[in-house]
Amino acid sequence: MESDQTFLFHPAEEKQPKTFAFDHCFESSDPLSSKFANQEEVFTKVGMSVIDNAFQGYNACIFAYGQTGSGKSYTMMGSSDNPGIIPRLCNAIFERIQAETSESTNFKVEVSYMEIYNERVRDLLDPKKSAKTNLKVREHKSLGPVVDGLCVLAVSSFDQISGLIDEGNKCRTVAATNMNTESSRSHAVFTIRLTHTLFDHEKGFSGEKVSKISLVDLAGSERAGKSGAMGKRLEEGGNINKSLTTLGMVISALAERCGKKEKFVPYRDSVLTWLLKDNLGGNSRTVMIATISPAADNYEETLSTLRYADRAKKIVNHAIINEDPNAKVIRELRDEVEVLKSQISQTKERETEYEELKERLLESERLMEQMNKSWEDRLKETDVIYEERQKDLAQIGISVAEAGIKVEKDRFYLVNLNADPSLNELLVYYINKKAIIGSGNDSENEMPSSETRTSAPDEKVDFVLQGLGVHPRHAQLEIIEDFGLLPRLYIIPLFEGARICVNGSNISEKTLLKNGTRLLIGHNHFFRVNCPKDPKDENSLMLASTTMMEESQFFDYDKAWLEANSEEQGASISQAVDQYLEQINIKHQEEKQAALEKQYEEFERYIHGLTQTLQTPSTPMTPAGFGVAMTPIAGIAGTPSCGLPPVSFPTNPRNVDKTKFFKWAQKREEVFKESLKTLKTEIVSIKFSVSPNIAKCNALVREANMIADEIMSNKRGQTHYDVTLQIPASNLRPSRIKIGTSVCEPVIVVRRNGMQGYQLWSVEQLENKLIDMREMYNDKINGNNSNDQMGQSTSSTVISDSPTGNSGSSGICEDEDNDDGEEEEDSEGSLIDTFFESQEKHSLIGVANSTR
Ligand SMILES: Nc1ncnc2c1ncn2[C@@H]1O[C@H](COP(=O)(O)OP(=O)(O)OP(=O)(O)O)[C@@H](O)[C@H]1O
Repeated sequence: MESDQTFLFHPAEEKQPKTFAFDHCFESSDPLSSKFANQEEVFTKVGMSVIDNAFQGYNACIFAYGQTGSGKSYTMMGSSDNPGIIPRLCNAIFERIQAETSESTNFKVEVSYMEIYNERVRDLLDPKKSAKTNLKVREHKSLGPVVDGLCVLAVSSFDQISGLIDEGNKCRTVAATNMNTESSRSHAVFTIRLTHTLFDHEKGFSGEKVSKISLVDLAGSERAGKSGAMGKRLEEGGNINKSLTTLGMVISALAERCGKKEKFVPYRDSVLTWLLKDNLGGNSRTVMIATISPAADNYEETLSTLRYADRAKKIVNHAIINEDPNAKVIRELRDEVEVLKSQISQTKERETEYEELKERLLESERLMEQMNKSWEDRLKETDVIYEERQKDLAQIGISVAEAGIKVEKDRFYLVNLNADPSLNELLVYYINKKAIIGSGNDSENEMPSSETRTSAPDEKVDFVLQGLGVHPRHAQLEIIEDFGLLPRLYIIPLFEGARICVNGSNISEKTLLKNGTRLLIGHNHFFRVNCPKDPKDENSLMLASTTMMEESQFFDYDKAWLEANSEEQGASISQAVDQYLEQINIKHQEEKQAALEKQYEEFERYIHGLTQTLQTPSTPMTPAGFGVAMTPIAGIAGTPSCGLPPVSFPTNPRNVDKTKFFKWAQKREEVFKESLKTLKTEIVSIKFSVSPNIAKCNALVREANMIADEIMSNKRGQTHYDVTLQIPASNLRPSRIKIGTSVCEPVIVVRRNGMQGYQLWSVEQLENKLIDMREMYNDKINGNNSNDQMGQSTSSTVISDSPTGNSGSSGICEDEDNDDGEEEEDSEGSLIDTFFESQEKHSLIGVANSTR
């Protein structure tokens, strides 16, 4: 990298590097390099010009684009030691306000902070409200695109903003963990509205300049089109990354337009582009930061990011100074309110239209009220919201003090582990003597068993965790002080079967938690335990504690996740293999029986024939030797051992040597069993080489089953998911089983109550379905009416091949009870089943299992 050029070398081929020129190029991967650019340098070169523009009254935007893990959040938000553009920019704004405020000049700052995930907007400054209802984006006549009900808070100092950002990030972490959503798939939009008022005391008038600064940390760019399945999902109307895909299209359209007005720009195709309409090709000075990774295996992603940025460079914006917009907006809002009121009175009969107008009226009234409020009242409102949120966080057990290095290390606490480094170790849960962990959502079915109950059922839940697999009263943490010993922290399960993993192992009894222990509660809440050092015995503990801490630091979220999900992996694989082999065995037994019966029928016919011959002397005798070789019964494909040998029927039927025949069959039987055993050992042994894949598969299946159970419990359309292994049928012939030749891969077997047959899904297919399942589950726990989506099941056809390689037997999935599915309509009006694939869309893979 040079000051304004980036050279991309191919990792393997020796050819000319690709060169890209930009306004600035920063190298920040090697702190020892002379070219190393730190956070401050990036901010000075990028952020300061944005601030200058904002103070002149121009809108501005900085958005970070790049693949997951390339440093977008680090650049935009940074860490507490190394703050990124957002906190630095906020700080610089207040420094400048302080320097420029005078009798004739004053400034007001308002902020909002939202997250866009799966095309839904969540308000990070008032998350309680937005969790219940999806905030709608609406085109307002005078304000442009607005998010209905989004909190826009007045702030008067950097500390206040910093507190809001901190709380917002905590809320983002809580929501992402509760809902098991990946923050790398969401876009975070932080907006600052700076109003600059100038007073002319002599002439007695004032003027305003307003600037909106949007700071955007986009979702990881590679996700949009990486897998085919994802592409398919997008076609199906899925919108996990619709905003990012649309952003690409908007940038391309704007780059092509280059001054020509005709080109259609699809701003309104996604929430993100709609909200950033002004910043993209409109009234704004916009900076794109493309983050890239120097790793050789990221070459393709890096090239694509650089090309994307190169295209974005061509966009021409038209920034203008926004003078006196507030008075105009208030006037227009007032007019709008009047018009809406009169429209409402005329449309009372048409319910939907009426509801929509009412919503618009409420929002316009709210905006007008807000704009008319005094600045002091607005600031008080911010304090109230801030305190309320702190109370909310404290109520669910999260320390409101800052996380990270500032925590009180001499106390017992849990700290969250998150896949996203910017959300990692953000939530601190202090333990005072005793703490109950649970969802707190009491339900009749959730009474603990008497053996596991150690806390009174009405005792308050201290650490409230929501989401899959968390019981109302899940576990209890207790600090026990034995005389003369260090206080020790224990975890005690409060509900039989409640999932608690300590350092990756499921526990069902009281267990000691040491410093650095990894703890998993339910499906998705990962923590690391902190225990204080013994002040009396500093020296002896120093070593142990350091080792433990080193070990625990080594365990980031990914490792903790793998550790927890590997625990059941062996069992799960063995179980899948056992099930699978048992089915082969049953099939084999059935086929063997059928073959035996057929052979005996032949034999009986032969005897009968002989008897007839003896009774009718005129019939010619069988040729001498009586050694009639019957045509052997063809070996039944797939269960080769049941292919019976040709049996020479004896001349004297009374001397039939049954034993010989059975001895032979028995021997084949043993060979078959031995081969299956070998196969199983072999399959189970490969788990070590594919463990992350299998662990992921197990975790996905567990999550899918948990969601299906919770949403569809007691329904006939209940769907069940299993992991099995895909094994080519031909490999199952005993003669072909050789050590090291099996190729196994995990496959998902999907069965639905009341239907025959099953579906086989690839892991990607399940991942895509899970996005919708999570959405449905989250709607349910947030009290949104997902029942509206329940529809009629379509019947679907499933062709299930037998594991033995027989000509595929087909089973029709007959939906016996049409109202059990969880379905919604896709954009074309056909039904999509959240838990099952409809007939047209399911894809069957491989041959791995037989009907149950
Ligand atoms: N310039 C940098 N200097 C030091 N560390 C960095 C830098 N950029 C990124 N990192 C580190 O790399 C890791 C990944 O960065 P970050 O979370 O910012 O990526 P991201 O692009 O935002 O990923 P995602 O799309 O998942 O949100 C973090 O641990 C972060 O601290």
